Amino acid sequence: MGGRPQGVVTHQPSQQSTATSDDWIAELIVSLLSLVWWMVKTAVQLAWHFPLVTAVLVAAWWAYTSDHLLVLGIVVAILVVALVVWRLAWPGSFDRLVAQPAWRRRKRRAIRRNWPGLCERVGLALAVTDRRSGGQRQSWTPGLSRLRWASREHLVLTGRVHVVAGQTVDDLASAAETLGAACGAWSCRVRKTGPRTALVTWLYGDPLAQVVTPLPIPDVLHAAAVPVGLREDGQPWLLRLAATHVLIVGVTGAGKGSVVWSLLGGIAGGIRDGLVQVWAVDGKAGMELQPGRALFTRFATTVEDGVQLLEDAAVLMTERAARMAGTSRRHEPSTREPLLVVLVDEVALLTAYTPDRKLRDRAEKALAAIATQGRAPGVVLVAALQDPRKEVLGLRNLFPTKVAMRLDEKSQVDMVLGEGARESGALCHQIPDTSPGVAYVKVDGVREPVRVRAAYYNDQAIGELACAYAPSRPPESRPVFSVVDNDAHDDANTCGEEGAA
Ligand SMILES: Nc1ncnc2c1ncn2[C@@H]1O[C@H](COP(=O)(O)OP(=O)(O)OP(=O)(O)O)[C@@H](O)[C@H]1O
Repeated sequence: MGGRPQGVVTHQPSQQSTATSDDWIAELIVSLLSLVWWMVKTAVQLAWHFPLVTAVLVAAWWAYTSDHLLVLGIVVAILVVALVVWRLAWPGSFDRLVAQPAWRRRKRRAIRRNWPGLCERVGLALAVTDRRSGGQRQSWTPGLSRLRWASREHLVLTGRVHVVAGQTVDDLASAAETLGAACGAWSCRVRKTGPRTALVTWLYGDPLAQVVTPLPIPDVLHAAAVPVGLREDGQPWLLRLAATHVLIVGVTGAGKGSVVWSLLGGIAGGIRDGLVQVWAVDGKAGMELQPGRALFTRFATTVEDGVQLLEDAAVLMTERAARMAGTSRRHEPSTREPLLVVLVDEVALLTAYTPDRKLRDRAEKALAAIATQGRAPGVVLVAALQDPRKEVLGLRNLFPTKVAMRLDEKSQVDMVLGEGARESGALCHQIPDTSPGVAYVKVDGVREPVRVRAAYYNDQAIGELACAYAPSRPPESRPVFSVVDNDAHDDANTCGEEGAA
């Protein structure tokens, strides 16, 4: 078994003494040595676990034996006064340097020490009858190791848990909420790392409670891990853009725009260097995406133009796939064959809300073609949507990466992220409207949804991004397939002049 046996109910049978009356002295010596060994071991353990108390006791002993009790009293008094003054005059630094480290240490030690009992209380103990030891009932609990603060700043504690034989990581996951509450955390997550192991994360603070400022823009394109915001464990939220499609769903005001701008910020270096082209469709007459127009190689602001843009992207995709056939199965972005990001804001305007049925059919056909065949030739769809119902976007299951922001109803969570997502902790319907930009991300092939918050680009930040990262290559050196929108270049040039001014 992987864990440790706890709480043996019956007593161990007493050892039959084989000693004769002749060797009782030897037995006494052995017992005395064991006692000394136990005392030394306990003293070392106590000193290790309670260094401050040990230091005070040693100092008191030294003062008592060397007749320096008064000196010790004065030193202690000075220390206490200094701490009180520090606490009152500079509470911030006292909290950061004294109170919080002490609290973290206590919390970690308490969980480690009480782990078997905690497991018993939250139903993670497994009672087993051991036939070899005469039918004793033994209680086994999962093993806990590598318990450490993953982020001191955001109060994120992680530990590796090894479930016992007879349990699964799912058993652990279903006890996550109770385990979190039992440990005093406001949230607890379980991520499977092996057949019987999981990484358990306790959150004692919420790094997503604050607005996330735009992250540093990578100079070099890394489409497999685009920095978009922050995860709830305090780590950067890196979104894969290569060989995937991304669907962003949320009610109005949920902050879909911040995911889009953060994504554009994360690939801005690639856009500037000509390794990425963004073809954008904003069916709301350009109201949402207009401020970033200089970043887009093509920009459609009407449904008709949007549908045309999607069809052109589908043609490009087919041509590129034909060129790649037999030579390469994975697209590598280059200036001749850039990664093409087809960005559609409010995709339902093209698929469901358009009264013209022919346009609707054309849009759906082009979207379906890109969604099913675009990944390998480097044509990536990023679509934002308010209403996740199937009649609005029947293709939603073709997006391997889903970002679900605030939703109206709990039934919509599984609709967007896939079956079981709500049970796994994706509570999109509970995201408060005071936390725009917060979302749960589910990537196909990864079981657990992750809670994240996109960085927030205000209008000024968007303007600066568009000016600084507009594609710099002159139109004549662009790849043959690009249909360059001259207006976009005029904007880029204007940005350049403004930037220089
Ligand atoms: N990541 C974020 N952090 C903080 N505030 C945000 C964030 N994202 C958005 N906001 C705030 O929420 C408001 C609404 O955001 P946004 O327009 O992006 O929502 P939306 O989901 O795109 O809505 P709609 O579908 O109506 O366009 C913004 O004006 C901004 O004030």
